[in-house]
Amino acid sequence: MGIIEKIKEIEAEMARTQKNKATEYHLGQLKAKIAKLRTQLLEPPKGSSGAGEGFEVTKFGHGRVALIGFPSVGKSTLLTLLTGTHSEAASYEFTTLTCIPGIIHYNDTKIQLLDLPGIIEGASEGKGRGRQVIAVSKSSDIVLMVLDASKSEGHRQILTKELEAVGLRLNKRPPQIYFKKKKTGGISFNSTLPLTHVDEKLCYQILHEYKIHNAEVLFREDATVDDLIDVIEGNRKYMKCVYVYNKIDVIGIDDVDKLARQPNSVVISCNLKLNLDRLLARMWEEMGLVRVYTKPQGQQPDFTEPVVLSVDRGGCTVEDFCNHIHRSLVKDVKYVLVWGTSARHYPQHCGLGHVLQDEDVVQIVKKKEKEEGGRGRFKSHSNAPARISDREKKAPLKT
Ligand SMILES: Nc1nc2c(ncn2[C@@H]2O[C@H](COP(=O)(O)OP(=O)(O)OP(=O)(O)O)[C@@H](O)[C@H]2O)c(=O)[nH]1
Repeated sequence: MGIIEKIKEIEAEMARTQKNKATEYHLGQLKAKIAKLRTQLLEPPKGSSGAGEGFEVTKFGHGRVALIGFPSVGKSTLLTLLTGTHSEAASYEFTTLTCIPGIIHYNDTKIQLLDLPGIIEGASEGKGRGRQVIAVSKSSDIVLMVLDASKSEGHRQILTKELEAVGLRLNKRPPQIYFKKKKTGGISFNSTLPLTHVDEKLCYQILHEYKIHNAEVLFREDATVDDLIDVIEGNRKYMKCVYVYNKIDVIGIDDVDKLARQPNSVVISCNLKLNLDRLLARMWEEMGLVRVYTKPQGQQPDFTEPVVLSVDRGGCTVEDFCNHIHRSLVKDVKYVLVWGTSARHYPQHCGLGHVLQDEDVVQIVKKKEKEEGGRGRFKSHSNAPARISDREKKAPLKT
C-alpha cells in the first residue's frame, strides 16, 4: 500500500471514531501516524537531488516573497504590475508552468517576488507540481496568498489545509513546548500551567509512536496534540502570510468591506490598479526588514544604499550590522554612534548588543583607529588620544 493510501485509511478511521475522553488517546496516536507518513511523503525520492525542474531560482535581493494561489486568480498579472517582469497571463488556467521571478524595488531595497504555478487541491499528495511549489514557498520570507474575491472563502481554507499538511504554519508562532531527546532517564513530563488538551499518558503514547523513550518535555502553554506533534517533528516552518483578495472590481462594495476587515488581508484589483501601494506597504511591514545607513566620520550619511537587516533572519543588532559589512569587523569595533529611532539621544554611543531600527544611521568607531588617529573606511570621531600619547612620548622627562 502506498503512503497516500495509508494516510487516507487513517483519515477514514479518524472520521469514523467518535471524539470523547475514551478515544482521545487513540486519536492522538493516529494523528502522530499521519504526521509521520506526511513527512515521509515530502522526502525527495531516493537518488534524486531533491530539487524540482525549473524551480531552482537563485536568491536575489534583500528578501523573497512567494505568490501562492489557485490558477487564474491573477498572480501573473500582479507580478507584472509590481515588478515589470512579464509572466504570461491568460484567461485559461495553468498558464504559469515554471516559477517566474521578478524584482520589486521598494524603500531602497530589492525584493524577489516569485510567481509559483497555480497550487491545486491535493498538492500535499504530490499531485501537480505541488512538491516544488512547497519547497520554494518554504525558502521565502513571507507568502502572499492570492485569492479571487469573487470565489468562495473555501479556497483560502483549502490552501491553508494543503500548506499545513506539508508543514507550513501560516501566521502562527511555534508552540511553547520545550522538547529534548535524551539517551537515558525515561520521559520527564512537566508543565508550567494546567493543561486541558494533553496529559502525561497521551504525551507518552505519542512519543512511543515516534519510538522515543527518553526525553524531556515541558509545556509552557496549554498546547494541543497537534502542537506537540509539530514540536516532535521539528521540521515545521512558521511563516507570515498576507491574504490578497484580487478582482475586487467584480464584487459589491459591502463584500469588499467585509474582506478588507479580515485579519492579515489586503483587497486589490490588478485590472484597475487599486490598492497596490497598500499591498506593498503591508508586504514590507510583514517582512520586518530594517534599513541601516552608514556614515563615515565628518561626512553626510550614505543614503543611497542601505545595509538591510532582517528581524526574522539574522537579527538587527549592531553586531549583525557589522557582520553584514565584514565578518572580521566586529572584533575591531570599539563602539558605534547611532542616530535614528533606536537612539535615545543623538548620537547615542552604543555597544554590539544595541538593537537597530529601520532607517537608523550608524557610524562605527574602531578600536585600532582610535589609537592610530582615525584612518580607514570608518574613521573615529576623535583622534585626540593618539595625538596626546605622541606628545607624551616626545616630552622631556622632568627630573
Ligand atoms: N476582473 C478582473 N480580472 C483580473 C484581475 N486581475 C487579473 N484578472 C484576470 O484573471 C485572468 C488570470 O490572470 P493570471 O494573472 O494569468 O492568473 P494566474 O493566477 O497567474 O494563473 P495561472 O498562471 O494559471 O496560475 C486573466 O484573464 C486576467 O486578466 C482583476 O483585478 N480583475
